[in-house]
Amino acid sequence: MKIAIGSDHGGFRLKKEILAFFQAQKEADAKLGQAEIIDLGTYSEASVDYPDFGEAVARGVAQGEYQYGIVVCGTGIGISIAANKVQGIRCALCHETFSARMAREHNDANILALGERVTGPGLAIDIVNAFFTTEFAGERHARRVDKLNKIGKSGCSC
Ligand SMILES: O=C(CO)[C@H](O)[C@H](O)COP(=O)(O)O
Repeated sequence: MKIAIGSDHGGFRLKKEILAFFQAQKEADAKLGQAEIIDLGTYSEASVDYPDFGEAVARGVAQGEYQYGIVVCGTGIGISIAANKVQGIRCALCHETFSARMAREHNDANILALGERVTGPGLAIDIVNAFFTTEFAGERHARRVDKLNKIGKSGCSC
């Protein structure tokens, strides 16, 4: 499983924590350690613009280069808005683990958004863990996700 991760300066430190979490999983030979994490930046705390990183992660996921993405900014709001503008992206901004599980189980979310200035690193890692260890439940949810995917594709779906 390939996971792209991107942040602006407001999410840079939390992105580093998440990268360290996946590295620790690898060293522990845990299941999540099998994930390949691709860091699309930003690579310093210098001020940058979150739409650039949200779009880069989202386009890679939408094109199938990566199966999932993680995006982080100060609040998680701007970068999730950017990601959700790309067709085929279902980016979920999560502040607790229940939403992270539901984002996968019910919404088949393919990108997780986090806010470094909102969510502390311990909880953020629990959220990442919940998101990436939950499978999509399908069935009635598949019908709804299909409808989500049709929105904006070729004019109005109503
Ligand atoms: O959260 C964000 C977008 O939703 C950004 O990280 C935030 O707006 C950056 O602010 P500043 O340039 O003042 O550090």
